[in-house]
Amino acid sequence: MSNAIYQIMRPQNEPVLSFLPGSDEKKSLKRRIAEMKASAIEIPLIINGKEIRTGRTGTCIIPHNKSHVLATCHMAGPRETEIAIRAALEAGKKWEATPWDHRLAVFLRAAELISGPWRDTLNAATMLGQSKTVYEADADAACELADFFRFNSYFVRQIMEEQPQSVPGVLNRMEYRPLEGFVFAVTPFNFTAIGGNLPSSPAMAGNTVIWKPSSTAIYSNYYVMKLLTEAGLPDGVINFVPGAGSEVGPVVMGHPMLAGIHFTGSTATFNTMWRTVAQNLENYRNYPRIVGETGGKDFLFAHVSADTDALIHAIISGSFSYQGQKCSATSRVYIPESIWPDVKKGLLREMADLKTGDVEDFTNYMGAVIDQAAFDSVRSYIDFARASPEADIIAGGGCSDETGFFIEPTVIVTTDPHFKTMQEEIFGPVVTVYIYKDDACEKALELCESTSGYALTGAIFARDRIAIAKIEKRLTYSAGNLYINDKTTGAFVGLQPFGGSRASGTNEKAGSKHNLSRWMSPRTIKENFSPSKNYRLGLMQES
Ligand SMILES: NC(=O)c1ccc[n+]([C@@H]2O[C@H](COP(=O)([O-])OP(=O)(O)OC[C@H]3O[C@@H](n4cnc5c(N)ncnc54)[C@H](O)[C@@H]3O)[C@@H](O)[C@H]2O)c1
Ligand SMILES: N[C@@H](CCC=O)C(=O)O
Repeated sequence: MSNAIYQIMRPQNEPVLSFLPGSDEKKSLKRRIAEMKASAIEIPLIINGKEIRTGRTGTCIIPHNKSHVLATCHMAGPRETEIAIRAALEAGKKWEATPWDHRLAVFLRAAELISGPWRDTLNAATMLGQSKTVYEADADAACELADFFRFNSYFVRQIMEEQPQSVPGVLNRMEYRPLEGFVFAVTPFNFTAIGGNLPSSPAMAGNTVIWKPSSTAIYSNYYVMKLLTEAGLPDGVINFVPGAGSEVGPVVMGHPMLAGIHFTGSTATFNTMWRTVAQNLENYRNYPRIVGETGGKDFLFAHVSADTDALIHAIISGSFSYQGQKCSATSRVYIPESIWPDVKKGLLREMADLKTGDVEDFTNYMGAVIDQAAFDSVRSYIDFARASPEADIIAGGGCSDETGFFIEPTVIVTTDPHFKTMQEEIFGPVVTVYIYKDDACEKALELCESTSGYALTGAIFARDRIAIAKIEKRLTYSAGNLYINDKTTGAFVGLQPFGGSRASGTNEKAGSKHNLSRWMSPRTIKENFSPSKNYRLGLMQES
């Protein structure tokens, strides 16, 4: 067996395909969508590589065509969760002993399968099950997921290389052990790539995982699980355990061998989980590592020197792509009075062309929101604004859940900088604008900095360099990802490491070394080649 020091080259980001009319990729994807729609599937739990059917089932539907059932999915209860934990702990023994290059090879192969034969399946599943347009689906389920697998492999290799200094007569080494126990990966509905990343990054570091996907993303997430199996992931390394958080969560978080939580989702859910861990603290063998990326109330701050055309584009794409269901979605906008008339005119002009509907029509810019609960929640914010004397809905506002959960892209203008829709995460295609007096930029910055408890993404639009520098400084703690003259969404793995602080999470930056290092428990080993035989050596001599 060779003991060479293996390299993994820094990867390139997977390019998004164009899906132009008549292109091969468009024809092939359309065929796969038709096939997948034609036959509903049954989704089991996958524990230790075995399919388990509990008989307690839910359904996966198409959000933009809600009567269409894509799948029946089996749901785990406490019993299956316990079985999954045992399987993860047992599989951990072999996985930990597997050389890191072989572990990473599984995920590097998975990335190749995504770029190739699995691309259509993951894209079709994401379009149908999560109502993503083709561009959003390919950027997520194909490109970002492949990027996570490739970049994380590269980062694990980089970490392995970080070794302490040795001195003459002493060899110092750092061994990167996985955590002692298992990791709980809890994933959100809105990104297939996040579904794949949260269980796989701890697994790359040698951990075994219980993966609880979101109930509204089980369809695409199941295919990610199947992909990993095809890529050669050994049984029990990642255990696919769909189920209600209230059924699965307490069993997992009550287990003494819980070693870490890798979470992405709402702030409220994360807080509940953190509290549960705190209550169980005395029971754990180790302090569980808790990594959570949560909600956002992402801002766009325009200076009077902003390029208004770029600003209009950024508001539309930041607020409405994927129906505003991105943690990074632009949700509150601060605009100086003198440029607002131009911005308003441009917004209304461009939004007149935005089409919402079935994502199988590639000319639609938006699909439906994820489910009835999301629809009801977003509509309640629009109704609140409609009834308020402090707000004016200048575009959109229409909602229909007749065939699917459709909400028009909506722009609210408010006179109250603390208006409810300026403060709370809505997670739908709704953006609120507050117009400030040109000579009150300082005051507006203070509002931007302090209005929301979140600090995930933000954008500054300005051409005046002095102003850019000043605003960037003033908003130091307002966003973990800050954009200058760009939209608040669409971070690339390896290029703009992603995550926020305050109520937006623990900011370990998904798809970065910082995140990977959380799934490792380093052991420092010092070996002395000529151990001392005289303990008195260190004593001072009496004069
Ligand atoms: N910061 C980021 O990187 C990022 C990325 C994507 C989404 N998000 C956030 O995620 C949210 C949207 O996703 P969502 O609606 O799926 O979030 P959610 O909080 O409703 O659900 C997230 C996951 O937690 C599970 N869950 C719920 N209660 C649980 C419990 N008690 N124990 C264990 N698991 C439990 C859910 O079943 C789901 O799998 C938004 O707030 C968004 O901002 C953040
Ligand atoms: N990383 C994504 C957002 C993920 C949250 O939903 C972006 O940068 O838009």
